Amino acid sequence: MASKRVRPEDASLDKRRRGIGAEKMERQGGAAAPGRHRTPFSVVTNRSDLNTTSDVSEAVDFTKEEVEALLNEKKKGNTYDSKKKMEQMTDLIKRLKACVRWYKRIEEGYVQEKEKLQSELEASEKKCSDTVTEMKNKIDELKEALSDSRKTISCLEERIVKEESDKLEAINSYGKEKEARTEAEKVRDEKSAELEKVRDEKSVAEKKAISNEDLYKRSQEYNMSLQQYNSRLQFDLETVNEALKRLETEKATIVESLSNLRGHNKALQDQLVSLKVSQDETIKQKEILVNELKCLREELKQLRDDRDRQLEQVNALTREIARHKEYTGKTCTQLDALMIKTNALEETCSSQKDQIHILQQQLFAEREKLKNADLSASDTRTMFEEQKRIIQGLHERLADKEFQVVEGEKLRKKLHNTILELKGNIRVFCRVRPLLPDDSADTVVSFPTSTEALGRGIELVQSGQKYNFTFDKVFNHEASQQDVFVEISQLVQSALDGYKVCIFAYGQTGSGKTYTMMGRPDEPDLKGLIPRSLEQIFQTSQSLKDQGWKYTMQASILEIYNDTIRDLLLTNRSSDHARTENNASSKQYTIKHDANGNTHVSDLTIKDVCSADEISSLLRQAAQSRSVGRTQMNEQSSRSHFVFTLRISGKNENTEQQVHGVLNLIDLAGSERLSKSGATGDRLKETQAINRSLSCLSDVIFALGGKKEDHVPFRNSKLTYLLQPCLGGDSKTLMFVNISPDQSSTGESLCSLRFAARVNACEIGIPRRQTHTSSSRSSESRLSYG
Ligand SMILES: Nc1ncnc2c1ncn2[C@@H]1O[C@H](COP(=O)(O)OP(=O)(O)OP(=O)(O)O)[C@@H](O)[C@H]1O
Repeated sequence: MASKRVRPEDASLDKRRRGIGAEKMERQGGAAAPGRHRTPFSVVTNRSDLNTTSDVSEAVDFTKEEVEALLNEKKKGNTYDSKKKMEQMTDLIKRLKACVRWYKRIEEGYVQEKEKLQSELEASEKKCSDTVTEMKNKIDELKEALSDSRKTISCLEERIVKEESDKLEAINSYGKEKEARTEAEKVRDEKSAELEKVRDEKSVAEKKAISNEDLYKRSQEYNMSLQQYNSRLQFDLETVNEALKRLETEKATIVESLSNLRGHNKALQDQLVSLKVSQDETIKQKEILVNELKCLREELKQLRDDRDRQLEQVNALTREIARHKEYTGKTCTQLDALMIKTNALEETCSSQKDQIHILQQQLFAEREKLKNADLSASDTRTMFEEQKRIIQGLHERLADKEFQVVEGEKLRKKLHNTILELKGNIRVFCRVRPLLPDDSADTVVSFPTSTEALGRGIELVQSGQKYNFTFDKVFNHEASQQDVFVEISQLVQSALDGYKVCIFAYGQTGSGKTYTMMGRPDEPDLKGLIPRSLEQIFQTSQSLKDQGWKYTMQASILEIYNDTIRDLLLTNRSSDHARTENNASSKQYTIKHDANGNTHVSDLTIKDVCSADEISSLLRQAAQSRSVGRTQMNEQSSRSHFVFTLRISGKNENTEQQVHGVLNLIDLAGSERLSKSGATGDRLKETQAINRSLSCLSDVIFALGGKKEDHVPFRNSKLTYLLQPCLGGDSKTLMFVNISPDQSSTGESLCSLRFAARVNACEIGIPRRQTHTSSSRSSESRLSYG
């Protein structure tokens, strides 16, 4: 049985008939059976042959359907003829064997194909890995090449930069060389012109030399002829001389026969005369010729000199020409070199021109950018101008508002003064000191922040109960000495305007009265109101000098200790103090008030003062003399009322106006509960006296203010009596109530605040200014609190 090649039109049908394996093998291009060429379309033909007489040893291809048919054939065999059955079975077995062989063949083919594919795959993988390695190598190479390229780029960039600088240099040198070349050309032209001129001169000189030589020759010839002529003349002269001699000898012979020969003699004499004449003429001619010869010789000499000079000139010019020729040669070589250089430079230039062109394009682009930037800058400028205008407007508005604020402040002050006028002359400021290290950490004081109470209200808590107070001003623990002084500076100023001003500090011991009034005078930031006020008074009095004001000031400082006045400016104070201790022998200072409300204390030291420094030393003296002691509440407790009084008299020389002001600055002794102070003996007496005088003060104030009683008990204590004009009269009074914020002082603080609140509610009087002119005395009412 043989397989045959089918026609292409049978291919699809044939493909369907072949199995999947064959199709796959066909796709893979593999042979269906090894050792034999098998076409992809080889099929089993002549099925009947296959069924009966097929040669099973021959290779046969099967399709899937044929294999299935072959396998099913066994089931169909239902003949009873055993021989036939046998034959059929043998045939079937044969075909099955052929089929098995076919399978084996296919399998072998598959295996071979697989191996081939495996080897191909391996080869491909190897190829692939080779390719990968190659790729990697290539990548590395490329990377290297890239880094090389980068390096080359950077080198090239460097070279470009260098080239640029070289170019600039070359341009510069080209420019310079161009200039040098033009210069050299100029020089060359000049030299050529000069050479031409020299050549002309040379030819002229040569011509002149030739003519001079001719002249010289001619002169020599002439000279020769003259010499010949001269020698001829000399020869003639000699012959004439000989003839003369001969004639003279003849004359002698003739003279001897003179008488005989007189006629002959005369003729001979005539002849002699004529010969003499001709001899003279000849001599003259000879002289002329000699002179002429001399002139000619000189001329000749001059000509020779001229010729020599000309020759020298010619030589010099020849040398010059040679030099010029040399120089021109050199210049030419230089010129050639320059030309070569110029050509090279021109080449560089042309290449650089391209670069310049590129750069120019870049420049153009940059300029465009710049233009755009300019435009945006001008926009920004316009915006800026706009903003400036807006800011200007805002500034103007701000200035307007500030002006309004100032005006408002003025109005506020005016209203405030009006309120004060309605209210009376006493104002109360409250100051709370910070907690001290010895204080308990809890504070019982707080400050309301509501608009109406801000800076004016204080709250104190006692046993869970809150007490609110309002004063003209409340300074919290953070307020500095300067902050406090700012608020009273206008009041201090009033003393210079002719008011009686009284500022006193009231409060429990250790609450900060002395700190507020005196502070630490040697430390600029911690100075209290007294040093600051006095400094201001002196400064202002100085500045008022320009307006014609002249001030004189007198200071006195006293203390009231145990209801006794003590002069703190007394120089020999120890005796005074001793006397005070021993009441019986103490000096009695009496207080008197005159009709103008001025207070006088008899025997009190009054010092004229001209400067703040003088007052400072007085204050230092007084502070040393003041009675202080240690209490449980304060290490350095003031045990007396300290009263500083400054009487101010001012006179305006322009207006004749006079003012008399008084500034009382008082640091009261601290109030203290006897139970709390733990004082005994003298300290107890002190404390009792302090408390009594303070209670007298409150009595007076309440009598003046609240109760409107007819009798005001000023005389109940030295303190109230001393302060009578300030409290009851027409002065401006300010009371500081000092508060300790710690819990242990709550009771005292509450008492102080209550007292201050009552003082604040008092209407005591209207401040009056004490002014008068020399003709009339007057008091004007004016309020000028800050
Ligand atoms: N505002 C303040 N800031 C800082 N320290 C203060 C302030 N007020 C008071 N002190 C300190 O508190 C202490 C007591 O103050 P100060 O001596 O002024 O009290 P005082 O009321 O005068 O007492 P006394 O009535 O006993 O003389 C001092 O050590 C003082 O330095």
